[in-house]
Amino acid sequence: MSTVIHWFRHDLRLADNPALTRAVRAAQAHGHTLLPVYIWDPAQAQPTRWVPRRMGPHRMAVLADTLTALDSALQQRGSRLLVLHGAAVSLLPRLVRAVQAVQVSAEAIAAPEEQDEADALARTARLEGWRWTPVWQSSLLDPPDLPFAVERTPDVFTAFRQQVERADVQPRAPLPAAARLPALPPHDALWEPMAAAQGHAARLTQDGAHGPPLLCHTPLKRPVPPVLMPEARSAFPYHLPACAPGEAGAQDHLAQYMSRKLPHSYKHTRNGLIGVDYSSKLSPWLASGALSAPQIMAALRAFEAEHGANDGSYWLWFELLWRDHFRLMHLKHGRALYRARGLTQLSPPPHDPQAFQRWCEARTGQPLVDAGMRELAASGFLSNRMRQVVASHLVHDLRCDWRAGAAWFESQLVDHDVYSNQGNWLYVAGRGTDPRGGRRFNLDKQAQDHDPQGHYRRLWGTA
Ligand SMILES: Cc1cc2nc3c(=O)[nH]c(=O)nc-3n(C[C@H](O)[C@H](O)[C@H](O)COP(=O)(O)OP(=O)(O)OC[C@H]3O[C@@H](n4cnc5c(N)ncnc54)[C@H](O)[C@@H]3O)c2cc1C
Repeated sequence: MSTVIHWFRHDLRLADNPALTRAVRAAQAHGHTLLPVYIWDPAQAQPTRWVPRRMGPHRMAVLADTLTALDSALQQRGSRLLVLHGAAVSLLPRLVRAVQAVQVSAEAIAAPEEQDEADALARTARLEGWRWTPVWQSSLLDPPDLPFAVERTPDVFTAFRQQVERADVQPRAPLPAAARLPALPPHDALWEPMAAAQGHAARLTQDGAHGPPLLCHTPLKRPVPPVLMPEARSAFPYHLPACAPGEAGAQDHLAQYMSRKLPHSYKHTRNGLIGVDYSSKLSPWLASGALSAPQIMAALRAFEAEHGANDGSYWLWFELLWRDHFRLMHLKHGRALYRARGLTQLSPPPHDPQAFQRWCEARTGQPLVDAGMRELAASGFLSNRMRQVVASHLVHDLRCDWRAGAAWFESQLVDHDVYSNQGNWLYVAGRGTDPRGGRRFNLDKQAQDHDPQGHYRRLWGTA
């Protein structure tokens, strides 16, 4: 008997997961076992050129909880999640050999590091004779359905949106989760070779609760207080059941957002700064992949059919198109988006390490900016408006490298998404595709427009 492996990346869900569905069908068609795997790369906990730790404590906590939720969902369908620690490019081929896998499926990710991993795995697969099947699945719209080839995607968002809307492109219908998953490979086939190969025997523990063979993992440990005191002021309190990470939490949140008819007021509240309801707060689940964009649109269309469409419900679609546009820009421009100059011919950005440090530590002396940076550090979340304000201040007022800001957001944001983060930073810095060439926000005007009574600054103790 052979095995099909599904490598979970940023697609930590069972429903509407085309790559997983493909793996399940392949296993079922040939009577193979199915091994669901997540690989935690310890490099995520290491310093980079810009930040002391690539994945900060809030992201770690949400990831750990999401993996635990995924494992529970797999158990309900007769499977488990194997969590391994190491580099995917070396671990996956070892795993393939250990369980004699014939195929590895995974989500395709069009960012340089993830693409490098995929390319290395594709080469190994060719050499060793197994199938590597990446599937593009993180966008709302499927690229083949667009009225242009991906490499001809309009660089300007408005042109992109207009062409999509003129052609009436709609998302595919979400796929259901399989009721039952193929069995895991025999325990013996996996246990000994992996423990030996990885040198992490202690991390693979047997759990007999649901009958053998069961495999699991030490899921990532949540960082402990005092780093992570629950933050009551948070606009995304992921420590509360209402914002529980994982697929079930995502569905609950989406259902309550629709049943409270919040899409109708979205356009008027989306620039708010305080509270859970000013915007949809769907991004953390989208980022982990606990929720897919087609699932959101299916819920939104059902909502509109029942309660009527208005400019608020339209605007949610509009924002999800922004998310798609940044994905398509990655498919079109690739690594050029990661150059210091981005897509422009501008000279490299200036950088002031001390100013960057003060910005990270909420010590710029600007009450609005410092309030935002405190919120980010305390909660791992920040409204879109405040992201724009603090990003503009870093790049245009403090004259720091936009890549440093993007790296800080990457380490902090519980909804970090490589495409949206990179795309928005390039946009603010004027090094992407924005025809206006950069967005500089006037802090006094922003405070007047969005925090006229100073509630937000007082909430975070800077006024
Ligand atoms: C400098 C900067 C960095 C950012 N980094 C990220 C990031 O790492 N991950 C991330 O998901 N978003 C990022 N954004 C975009 C945006 O701020 C968040 O998507 C939004 O605040 C998430 O909250 P929400 O789900 O309540 O959004 P809502 O306002 O309810 O919007 C609904 C959904 O539309 C999408 N969306 C909304 N605005 C944008 C946008 N400007 N760009 C792309 N997609 C958008 C998101 O998927 C969001 O969940 C960034 C914005 C800026 C200015």
